[in-house]
Amino acid sequence: MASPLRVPPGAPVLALRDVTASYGGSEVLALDGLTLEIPSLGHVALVGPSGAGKTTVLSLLLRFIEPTAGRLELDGAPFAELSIYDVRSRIAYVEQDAPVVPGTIRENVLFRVDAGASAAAGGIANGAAAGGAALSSDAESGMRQPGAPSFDDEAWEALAAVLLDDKVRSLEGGLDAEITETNMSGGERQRLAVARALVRRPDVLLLDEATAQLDGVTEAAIQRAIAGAASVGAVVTIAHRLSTVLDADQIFVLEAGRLRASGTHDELLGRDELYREFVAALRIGAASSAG
Ligand SMILES: Nc1ncnc2c1ncn2[C@@H]1O[C@H](COP(=O)(O)OP(=O)(O)OP(=O)(O)O)[C@@H](O)[C@H]1O
Repeated sequence: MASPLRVPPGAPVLALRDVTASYGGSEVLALDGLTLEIPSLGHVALVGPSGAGKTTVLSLLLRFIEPTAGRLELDGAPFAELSIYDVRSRIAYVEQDAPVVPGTIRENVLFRVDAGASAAAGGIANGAAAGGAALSSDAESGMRQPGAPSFDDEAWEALAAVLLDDKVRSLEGGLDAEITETNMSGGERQRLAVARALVRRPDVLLLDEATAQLDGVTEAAIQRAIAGAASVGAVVTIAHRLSTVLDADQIFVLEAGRLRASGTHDELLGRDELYREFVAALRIGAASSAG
């Protein structure tokens, strides 16, 4: 198995180079010659109208689908030279409808999707990605260095990062509490999914932000988690919230499968009409949900 090349700081951890993609042999291109680089540190937000290709970018990065032309790279190495495991072991993915796995809090935080099983299930396209039934346990398979924190310590740390530790302590059994229909709200389930991603300490965190209205604590917790992960690695969000867009170090505006514009919020406000319209719509959404 090829191991990813190590590259100098500042080089992109992931890159799409002139990538074209379509689904099921369709002539309609989901991506049409897209080139973009994900820096190894910081927060990149993907924005653009419905159908612009944002989800397709994540599907390609996770190798749920393969490009029809062009190439993807991890640390400068073409995906074609890497195994699916090489790529996915570096990435954690939080999908939009945060799934929970039947079982305990501990299982939900420490278990992760088996990469091969997820690929076989078809990934994002059929909703089987991070919530798929085939799970493996870091706690069962991992080897710990002497003196390293225990798996439970890591679970508590990740729960604290998403402001769920007090909630879990309040449940009978704590980490051993079974998740039921009634003891976790939608926002708490979303935070649990983020905790599951954080506990892996991924080099790259991909997060498809929920479009549904989130409670204030959940929004703040996810914002904090993104900032924390972006300070030690790469974070790529499909941003649906103004706060997420404003926090991004770099924003890529996609339109019809192409890169329309990129830059910081201020730069794009100054030079891209579609971006201005997008931000205006988010502001209206934020104002109406606050009122
Ligand atoms: N599973 C699929 N089968 C067929 N076509 C698809 C599939 N998924 C996406 N597409 C098409 O690919 C193009 C890009 O879709 P994609 O989901 O990447 O856009 P998006 O920017 O994420 O949109 P949204 O904001 O609505 O999620 C669209 O034309 C879409 O119809």
